[in-house]
Amino acid sequence: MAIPKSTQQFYLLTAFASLFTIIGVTITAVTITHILEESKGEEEGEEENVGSDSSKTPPDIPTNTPANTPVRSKKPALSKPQPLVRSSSLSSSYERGDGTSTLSRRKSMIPSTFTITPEEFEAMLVKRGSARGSSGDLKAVAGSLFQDVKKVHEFRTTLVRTATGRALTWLDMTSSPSSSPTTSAINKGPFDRVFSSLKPILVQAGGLSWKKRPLHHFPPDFVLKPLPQDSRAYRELGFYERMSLACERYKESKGGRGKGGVDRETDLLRRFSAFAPSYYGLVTREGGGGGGELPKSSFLLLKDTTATFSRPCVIDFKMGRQCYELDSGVQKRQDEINKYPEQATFGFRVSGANIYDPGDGEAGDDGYVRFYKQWGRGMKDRKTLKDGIVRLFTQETTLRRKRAKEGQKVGGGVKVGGGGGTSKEDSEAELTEEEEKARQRKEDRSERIRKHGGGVRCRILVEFRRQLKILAAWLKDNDRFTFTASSVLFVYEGDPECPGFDNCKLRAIDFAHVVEREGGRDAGFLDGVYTLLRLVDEILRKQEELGKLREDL
Ligand SMILES: O=P(O)(O)O[C@@H]1[C@@H](OP(=O)(O)O)[C@H](OP(=O)(O)O)[C@H](O)[C@H](OP(=O)(O)O)[C@H]1OP(=O)(O)O
Ligand SMILES: Nc1ncnc2c1ncn2[C@@H]1O[C@H](COP(=O)(O)OP(=O)(O)O)[C@@H](O)[C@H]1O
Repeated sequence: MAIPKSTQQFYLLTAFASLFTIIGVTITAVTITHILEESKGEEEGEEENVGSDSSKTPPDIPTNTPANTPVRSKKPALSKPQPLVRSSSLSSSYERGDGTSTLSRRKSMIPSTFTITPEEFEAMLVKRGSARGSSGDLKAVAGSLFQDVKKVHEFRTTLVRTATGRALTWLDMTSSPSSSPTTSAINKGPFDRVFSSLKPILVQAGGLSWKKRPLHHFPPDFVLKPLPQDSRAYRELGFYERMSLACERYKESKGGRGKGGVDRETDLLRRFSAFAPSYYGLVTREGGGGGGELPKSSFLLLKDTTATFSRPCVIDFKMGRQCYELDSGVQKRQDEINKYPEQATFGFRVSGANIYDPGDGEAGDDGYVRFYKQWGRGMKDRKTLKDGIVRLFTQETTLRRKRAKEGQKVGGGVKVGGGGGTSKEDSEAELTEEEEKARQRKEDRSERIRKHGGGVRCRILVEFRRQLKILAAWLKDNDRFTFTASSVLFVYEGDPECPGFDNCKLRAIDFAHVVEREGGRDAGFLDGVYTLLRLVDEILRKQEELGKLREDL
């Protein structure tokens, strides 16, 4: 019997994979399914997802913006497995992964486009819509997926070596001597060293019970997002994989101008990927996946959206009029509705935020004021919601309190809130040289806040509005993908001393419930974006009336 051509190709690739593995078997502690090309904006000193990679970036995307997973199985899995369609898109652009990279070599060695089997996800996960089966089916689905995938395991191991090597190099470069990995950690193997030094990301705004399952910082500028062991993991992984594939296809078709161009789905995904954090693959710990399941400790490796900020202020808006899927059970629906019934009206809720505002009495030692999900759910009417958004884009408190403080201490300063201060001369007489320098720095800082948006951060709001409009345009065009409980993550610079004080970024995150349907327009998400746009407009108008908009702009 003749062996089909695709099978021949597959075996050939597998043979190559084995060869790579034999060459450098030093690390086998992890598997990674996909190291996507990394030669995107930020690596080149540009914006993540923006700039150098034209395959991924819509022309109008903003340019000036500048412990492990507890296993849970209660989520129903996707139903029966489908026959796999083997991808033939393994890239030949593998580069050596000996772990000796330096930052200067990063650019040249990073791009390793290895798409494992996006078609598997296409076939099995996404096209199945929101179909669900019993939890036993999860094993079956995962089993069929990973049995096949196991054949390219060696190839993946080689790629893992690249990723791990890079991570280690970065760790070594970024660790201070006191925080260097211990000898025992080193002996445990490189990936353990990486894992043992993982810390929760500094600023996590929202997220699925983030206390239970925090994202981790992965040096130097990545995050590892832990995946639950249920259909949400497959959905999110599948969606990221498909975006990657779409970008590759788009490139292969020479920006859509090649033979036949690209199909609509590819085009939509490729354009959407500009809003998502860059994705580099699935990282798992040793020992998982043997039985064909998604290994217990599995993480998505993503670009850290906050990485280029000094004091990132992060807001997580959970989008859509509903946070349950269409086929959810009665209880789940009710639970989700009860959390925030107003979401059906507004089309979004604030899922969480961390705002750098050290002058606020609520701020923690790190200067951040934390707004938890309960705070977001407390915004019951439009006015409260608008006030809430104003608060999230405000550093007024910093300014006011700072002035009040300085007014008290330094009689010549602006007095807010009164308080009998001593005269400036007296104060100065009491100040040591060091203290005087500190006072001067503080004054400069206040002045900078005043000049550059003390109070409501109007410039940031203007930019937020601009980026939302771009997202709205995509959502209007989208007739395939339905997002449930996805978020718009908005990050802006909170450090008034930072030269990039006006920088901000908008990203779409959390694709655990994305499904594809013909005509699957996502009105709920779009409605939420429109509500946000209207609120931002009103806030800016008000600022203009107060004469503050011009001052900031
Ligand atoms: O698993 P948990 O207990 O963290 O519950 C999740 C909720 O966290 P919370 O209870 O509010 O802390 C979580 O709530 P939030 O979105 O964080 O408000 C979600 O509802 C999540 O469901 P899904 O993945 O969006 O379908 C919820 O997951 P399921 O309960 O649906 O599995
Ligand atoms: N790529 C990223 N870079 C930086 N922070 C991120 C990134 N992705 C998520 N986060 C942070 O983690 C939080 C939760 O992310 P999310 O994907 O919604 O997780 P979950 O699926 O657990 O809800 C976000 O609110 C954000 O603060």
